[in-house]
Amino acid sequence: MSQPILLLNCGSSSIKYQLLDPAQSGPQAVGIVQRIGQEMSTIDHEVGDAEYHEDVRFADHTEAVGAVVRMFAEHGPTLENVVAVGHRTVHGGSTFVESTLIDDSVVAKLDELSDLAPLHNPPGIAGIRAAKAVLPNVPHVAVFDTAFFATLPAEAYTYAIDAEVAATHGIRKYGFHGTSHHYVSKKTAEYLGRPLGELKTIVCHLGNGASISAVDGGVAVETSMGLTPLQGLVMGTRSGDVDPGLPKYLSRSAGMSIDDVDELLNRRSGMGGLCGYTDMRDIKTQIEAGNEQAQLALDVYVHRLVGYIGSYIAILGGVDALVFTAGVGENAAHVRGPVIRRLAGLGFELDEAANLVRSKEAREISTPESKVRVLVIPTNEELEMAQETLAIINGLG
Ligand SMILES: Nc1ncnc2c1ncn2[C@@H]1O[C@H](COP(=O)(O)OP(=O)(O)O)[C@@H](O)[C@H]1O
Ligand SMILES: CC(=O)OP(=O)(O)O
Ligand SMILES: [Mg+2]
Repeated sequence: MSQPILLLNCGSSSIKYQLLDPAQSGPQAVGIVQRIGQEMSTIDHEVGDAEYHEDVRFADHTEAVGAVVRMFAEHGPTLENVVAVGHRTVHGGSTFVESTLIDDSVVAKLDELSDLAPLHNPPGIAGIRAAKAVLPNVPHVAVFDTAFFATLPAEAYTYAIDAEVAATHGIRKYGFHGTSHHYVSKKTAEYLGRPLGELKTIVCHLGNGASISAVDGGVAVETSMGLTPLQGLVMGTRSGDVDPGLPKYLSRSAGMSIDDVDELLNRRSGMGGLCGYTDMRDIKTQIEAGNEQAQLALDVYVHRLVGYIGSYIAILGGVDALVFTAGVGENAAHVRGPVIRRLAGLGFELDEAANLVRSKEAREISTPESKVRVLVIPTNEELEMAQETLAIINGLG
């Protein structure tokens, strides 16, 4: 009998979801709610070849989960047989280093961690509460973005600040998107037909949020996101790395409060701050129309990414595969292209035609002569979450 698991991936403004049985190939349903909290939201629900779309406003994640449940009721499949619900949970802090059965005390601890992931933990908690209300009699499991990075070596996760302050307040690099980095690094080994244990891989997870990881023999050794998901690469609305002196300078010169600075760096920076567009599709259109600010924004994005890749090659002592994943990484040839071309001095060679191919399959975009294999591997956080969820419920006895 089928044992479907419902997976909820609550992002800052979206919910991705799947109904799947890890023992069967392919999900029974997939869907996405987008633009939650904005003037108009959308929901897309797919069951086999049938696709259902609605434009409805969802004020918050609680309403959005309600709509997901309604889509299942109206278009199927039934949620009656669901054996568990897996929730993507962004910040586990030092409290949660592996997937965990959710009870009230877990929700309370996640709430305490909300300051560290203000765009992510509150929607995640709203998703958990709404899903528990609808499916109260099955186990709910939290799968953490931070878990894969619990293995970072101390020299990578330690910030060079007063050690006592750091210890008292749990200040260290945690890393995020770990479910994706973990899944994609395993898929890379499968794709190359080589043992994971002997591969050095750099994974670029480029979505609305973006992060890069260095994975040595399947173990994460470095990543670009830090104490919060603000550090590192240039993102849709987030700045990534800036001079740590910036908050004080803005406070003195612009009279900004600490909350103003936080809002600036998390929501009004990145590609949106640089050129007014956060979506790489729009940025491409703007560049083609001659928008110089959009071109500069892309140049900054690429420059930062190239710098991280070079750094991670040094940290790993070489690299076998560079892998692109998530919305931008899987789809934006105009981002991958300039990145790989700039790495020519390190022996990377782009197959220009392969880079332009659009596909949902794992593929190679480097030439046979390239010293490093460059791959595009679609992520599947929900499948990885389902396996984690299954492991926890099997352990419940
Ligand atoms: N066809 C495409 N071409 C270029 N960029 C794309 C395309 N499709 C999606 N994207 C990019 O992917 C981003 C979303 O990626 P995704 O991994 O879904 O992010 P998140 O999970 O953070 O919401 C969008 O902001 C958009 O910039
Ligand atoms: C952690 C994070 O940045 O997630 P997302 O890319 O979904 O915003
Ligand atoms: Mg994502």
